[in-house]
Amino acid sequence: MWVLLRSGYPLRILLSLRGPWMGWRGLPRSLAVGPPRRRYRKEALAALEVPVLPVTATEIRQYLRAHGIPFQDGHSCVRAPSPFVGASKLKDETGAATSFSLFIDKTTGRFLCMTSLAEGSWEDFQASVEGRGDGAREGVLLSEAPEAEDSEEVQRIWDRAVPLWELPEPEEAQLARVMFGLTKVTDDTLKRFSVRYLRPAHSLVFPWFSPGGLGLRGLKLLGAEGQGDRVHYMETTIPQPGAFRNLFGLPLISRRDVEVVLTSRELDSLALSQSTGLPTLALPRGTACLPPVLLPYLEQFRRIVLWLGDDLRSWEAAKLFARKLNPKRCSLVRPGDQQPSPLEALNQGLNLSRILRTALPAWHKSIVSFRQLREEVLGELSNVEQAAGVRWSRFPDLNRLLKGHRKGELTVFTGPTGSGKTTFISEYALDLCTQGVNTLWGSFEISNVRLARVMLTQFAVGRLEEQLDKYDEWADRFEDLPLYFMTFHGQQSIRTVIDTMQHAVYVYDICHVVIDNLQFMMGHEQLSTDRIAAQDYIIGAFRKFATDSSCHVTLVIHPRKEDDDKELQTASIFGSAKASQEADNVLILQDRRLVTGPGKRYLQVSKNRFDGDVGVFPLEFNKSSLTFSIPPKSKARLKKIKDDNGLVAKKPSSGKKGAVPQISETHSDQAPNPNKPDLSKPSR
Ligand SMILES: Nc1ncnc2c1ncn2[C@@H]1O[C@H](COP(=O)(O)OP(=O)(O)OP(=O)(O)O)[C@@H](O)[C@H]1O
Repeated sequence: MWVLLRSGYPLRILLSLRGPWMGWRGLPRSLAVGPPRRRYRKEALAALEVPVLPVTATEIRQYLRAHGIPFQDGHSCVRAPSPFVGASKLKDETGAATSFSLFIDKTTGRFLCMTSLAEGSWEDFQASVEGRGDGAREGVLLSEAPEAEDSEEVQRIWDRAVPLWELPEPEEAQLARVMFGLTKVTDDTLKRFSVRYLRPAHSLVFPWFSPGGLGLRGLKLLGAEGQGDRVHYMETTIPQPGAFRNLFGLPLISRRDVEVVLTSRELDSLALSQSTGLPTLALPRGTACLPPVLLPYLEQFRRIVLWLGDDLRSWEAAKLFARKLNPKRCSLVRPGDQQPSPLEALNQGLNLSRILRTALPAWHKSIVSFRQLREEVLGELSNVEQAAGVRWSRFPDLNRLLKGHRKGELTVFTGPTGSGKTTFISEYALDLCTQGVNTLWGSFEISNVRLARVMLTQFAVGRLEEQLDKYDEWADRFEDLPLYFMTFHGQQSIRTVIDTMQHAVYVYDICHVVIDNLQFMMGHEQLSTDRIAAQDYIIGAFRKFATDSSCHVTLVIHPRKEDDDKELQTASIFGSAKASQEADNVLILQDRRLVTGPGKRYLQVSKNRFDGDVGVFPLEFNKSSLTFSIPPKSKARLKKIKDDNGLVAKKPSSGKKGAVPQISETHSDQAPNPNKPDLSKPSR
């Protein structure tokens, strides 16, 4: 998380925090989770857990009725008595009945018993109702306890951490408060939320307690480091983020609370609670995701206000999360000058209750007026850079043309057979994923293991075969990426693929799906007319999915068979014109191996609906790292192409900042002759 340094911060002191005590992942060496260990894992990849058969809310209700199980229809879950609690345990410590403690997710059918913490799939639940669940199976159902080594680590760090006000030197406590922007947060607030400070790591420690409020299950450490005029906050969670999810602030929620404010940072929850007195919870991974496993804990609230931050990304995340929580009960605080993040608002002396009152309802019908849209349009206009999407860190020329990677768009990517499409698209997606874009891969042609090997090599920017001792270190870092793989291989039906994508968007907040390649969904139609109709149908389905789910889809499509010495154009994409019409972006990997020598490729952007800039730039293949990102030495040239009369704007990208594009004639000897951009508009 990057935060602009507010004026007045003691930058020199912050800089001095980078010290030799910082070990792996910013933890002090003595406390680090350890040098990477080799652990046996059954599943090396984050393959998607997809239900055997998708279930709908109606089917869940019908099933419960048919089996005489009473239930209550909730916001995102159906509540029923839990078959996983013995009758004696149906009363909690206050003597109140804990009936209806089973929460069944209306979208996935997965359940969680809040009393026993048993969880499982819809099929597991049915098996248990029908008496098919054997003892061993129920053992599996019990929610996994964190690994013993994680629990010990959690306890060890927690024991070494101290409340801020117990630090022996008041200057140290004051420095910590300044660093984390806590000067206005009282000791009482820190005490209520049980926040501690780990001196050797100069980090705040936020605890996650088990739902009963007693056992300590996990920790988040927040460290700060000054870099230039910014402070870089580093988060470390134990257990690892993918292995455990919890809400910070849960023990302070009373059963009678009907309203809550959700924040993306623990610090924001402290500020909110202190200034408004309202119940508040912080999401474990900020704006990155809202795991459905947390939804049962939010069922009791009739109203949820999402105040996730002060940028467009937080706003987009808030809208997505509201869909999961049921938009009818959600209100969103819109980012703006007078509406920064809660902690910032507290520090600026703003009235947080007043800001909460301006929260906009998340729900509106399918027809909206400009009045409802005007705030969103303003948001986009005042955050032009963010509205352009996430920028690639490895492909600056792609940023200059496409401006960024935006949600809800469809990108079609093509290139000659064997030219390196998969290799390039792997790096293009990896680049975004390392910046927090939750990514789902559908690799139908090459196995997930091979794909992951390519990606890992690109991630490490070098051959790992020759440095196997580094494998665990890279693999650990790679494992932390928000990256998931569909387990399909070979031909698949488009319905199954779209169902899986929808499931992934719900469960993992996927923002980018890569499909390599479309030909694997076309079935076995022999006639070319059937094949073209099938392809059009599939492209329509992906287009609809991208728009409806606000998720970017990158679709690899093979080109038509063309002469080897001819360059591809938009019209070379296999099938009718539907692909290029429906796509927001069309990218072509031009292989001019015969003319320019091996390894050399060009990437052509031949359609860009966002702002129309099209053009072409060279890619240099590095065989050992399998990367296409331009090496710093190369004199890369970006050519912007005007869509009329063949004029181009030439822009050197040799690293000099502020180079101004010049208009010049196209020179056919410098780069492939780009084709005219596709100006056809779809009828969406
Ligand atoms: N520019 C390049 N120069 C030389 N070799 C390359 C280049 N790009 C990729 N390769 C290598 O070529 C092989 C094929 O690459 P890749 O699978 O990415 O191609 P593709 O276009 O996706 O193939 P297909 O058309 O079969 O889907 C890989 O071994 C890859 O490492």
